[in-house]
Amino acid sequence: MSAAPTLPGVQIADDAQRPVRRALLSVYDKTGLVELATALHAAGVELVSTGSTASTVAAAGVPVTPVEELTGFPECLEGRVKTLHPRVHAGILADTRKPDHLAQLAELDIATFELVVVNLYPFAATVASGAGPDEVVEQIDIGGPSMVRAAAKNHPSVAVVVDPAAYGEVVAAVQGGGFTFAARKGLAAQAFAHTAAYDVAVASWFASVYAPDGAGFPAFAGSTWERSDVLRYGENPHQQAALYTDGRGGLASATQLQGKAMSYNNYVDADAARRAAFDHDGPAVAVVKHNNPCGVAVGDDIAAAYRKAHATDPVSAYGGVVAANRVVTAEMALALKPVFTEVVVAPGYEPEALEVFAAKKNLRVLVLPESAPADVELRPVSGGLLVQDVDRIDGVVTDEDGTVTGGDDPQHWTLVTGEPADDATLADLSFAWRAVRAAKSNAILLAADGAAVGIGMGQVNRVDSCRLAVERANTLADGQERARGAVAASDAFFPFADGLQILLDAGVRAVVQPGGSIRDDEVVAAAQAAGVSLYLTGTRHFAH
Ligand SMILES: NC(=O)c1ncn([C@@H]2O[C@H](COP(=O)(O)O)[C@@H](O)[C@H]2O)c1NC=O
Repeated sequence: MSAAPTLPGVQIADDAQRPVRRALLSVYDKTGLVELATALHAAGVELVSTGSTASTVAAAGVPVTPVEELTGFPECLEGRVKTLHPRVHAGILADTRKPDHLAQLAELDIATFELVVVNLYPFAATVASGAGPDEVVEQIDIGGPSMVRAAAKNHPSVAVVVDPAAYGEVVAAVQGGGFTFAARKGLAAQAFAHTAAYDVAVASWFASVYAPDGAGFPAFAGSTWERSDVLRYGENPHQQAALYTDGRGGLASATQLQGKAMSYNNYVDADAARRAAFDHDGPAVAVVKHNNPCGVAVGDDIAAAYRKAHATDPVSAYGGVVAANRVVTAEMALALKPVFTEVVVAPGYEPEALEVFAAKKNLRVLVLPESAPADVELRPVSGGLLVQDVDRIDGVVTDEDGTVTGGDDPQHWTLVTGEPADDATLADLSFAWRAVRAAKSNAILLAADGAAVGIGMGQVNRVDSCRLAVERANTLADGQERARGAVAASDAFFPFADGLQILLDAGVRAVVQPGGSIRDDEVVAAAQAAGVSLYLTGTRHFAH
């Protein structure tokens, strides 16, 4: 191994090592600190440290120079100024390839650092704890990011470490003659990602919580993403793809227990299935193909829900993605076993269910982490991003006076024609209303006994969605006319009576829809003529 060159313009070989003689340690999170300091000292590294980092190291019997001794200046302003001093920063920032930098250091009697280990004040955790603004602001680290950025910039001469999980590798590198240039570049990349994410969290909090401008959406919104997987390919085999996570849980952070690697399309469908299943309070299962439900049902238990969801459209369920909103039982696993299924996602699995799935080696089995539901959803458009509140299924519509005029709960619906539905019919209407929004608009969903029996989705007019829902209900069930006696939900109003008429002609007995068309009178008249109960919700659930 060659030593790092010291002449300007000289390329550094990726495997060039730089021995560590002096290290600066300044960490909020003291995890692994004593072990690290002990090992560095044993390897002959001189240690310099800030306040409580130094006292923790010294208390373990490891020699350490307090940073005040280096700067000749006391830590002050309750720790707001500790390391913000030229004796610290010149020691980090000197490019040791440059003779004039080295000459200046000698003149100023400043020694270099070859290793900087810093982790920052816990800003995000302080926000999450519900602390008040003064406490949150106090937890904005100033000196730490300055050192991290300085060391990362000067990676040709310095290694920077921001993650206690890396201490083992640090010790190994130091004992082995120092970090290679390739390792220092990698550490610098991690360090800049770390400070960037930190600043995004600070800037987002300021824009959305601390100094909002009254527009309802913050002037700045930031998220940072870490690659968690490189996928075999994207939506099609000629597209490359990867998975990134934002650290907030959800499907992207699910744990895969078995099966082939998740594909891009598996993730898209699994997320649609997850949302569809979790829209219901009772045990519910959704089967998704190509981002649309081909089965959705509730049941007394999760196995019953699965059997009913599969029966919605057993043809389309082949190769589907299944989501359950309860722990998957052995009974559900046995019901699913004969069906070719790509993915199962659920909050958990009985051990016996996993034993059943173990025989299906290719089946991907994912456990969803517990995570807070998102408030907003993002959709990229060319050159920008659309941001909206998440469409919740427990909405209430009010007029200007605050009077409730509609919503997702049947108690807020308006019966505009027909007999009030009995409890069982109302439960089916409520189920259909919750289920229909999982299908891409224009969506019509026919339901009976807590299960979808025919779904028409993704059509560019509502009439075709009605036709499709009826056709699927009647052709996929061994000749039974499942549309007859079913209830129907429409994700948005019927603009004309024609679509509704198709449902009425097929024998649907109750319908729920938002209402609000200028031709509502014609729509209501059609339901009235058929003697069908028609409920209006006043709210709509498009999914584009
Ligand atoms: N102000 C400074 O000069 C300064 N220098 C380092 N820190 C931070 O102080 C913490 C370590 O302090 P201590 O060793 O006293 O526990 C680290 O999280 C480090 O990022 C500073 N604190 C905040 O800005």
